[in-house]
Amino acid sequence: MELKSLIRDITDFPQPGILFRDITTLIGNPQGLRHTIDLLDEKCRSANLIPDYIVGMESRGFIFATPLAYQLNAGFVPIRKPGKLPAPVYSVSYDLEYGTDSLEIHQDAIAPQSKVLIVDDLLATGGTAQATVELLHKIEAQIIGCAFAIELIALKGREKLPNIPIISLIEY
Ligand SMILES: O=P(O)(O)OC[C@H]1O[C@H](OP(=O)(O)OP(=O)(O)O)[C@H](O)[C@@H]1O
Ligand SMILES: Nc1ncnc2[nH]cnc12
Repeated sequence: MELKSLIRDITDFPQPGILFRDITTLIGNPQGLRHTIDLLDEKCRSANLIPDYIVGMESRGFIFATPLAYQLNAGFVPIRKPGKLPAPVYSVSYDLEYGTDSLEIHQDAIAPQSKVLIVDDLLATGGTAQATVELLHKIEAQIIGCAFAIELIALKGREKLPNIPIISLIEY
């Protein structure tokens, strides 16, 4: 199955000059959703990326992170936008392709030194993933890798994630 054919391109969203890769058409397709999760599962297993926890970034990251955690028998830990998590948090600000934002994690989300895999729908500039790495350092997690459904190669997000194994399924 050609996953790329299920992703819709929207020009000038959310602002002029951005070519938005819309996953709603991928995840709305039953075979597309299943095949994406199955492929992430297979690639993680063959790279020996078997985590204790998967962290997923709000909101599109949740869509892929939770079923992958289920498949890999890992816990799911949400990384959320500010003011959403109820217990004490660590917080980090970051830049992304179209603006700035902050992300938060519960301070007690994992036991220190647990193996963690970062999962998001898309790697662009890497700002979101880099902020997540910073949050995971604060809670003393052992980061074993990152997995993305989509990677925008020209934006060089990988350069912000040195020495971290990275899996992606669809490249632009
Ligand atoms: O590599 P980067 O340049 O950081 O960009 C990638 C991030 O941008 C999008 O999230 P967005 O902040 O738009 O939020 P959403 O998931 O709530 O739509 C996407 O889901 C990634 O998390
Ligand atoms: N071009 C893009 N398309 C979809 N999501 C994004 N997140 C950051 N850049 C994006």
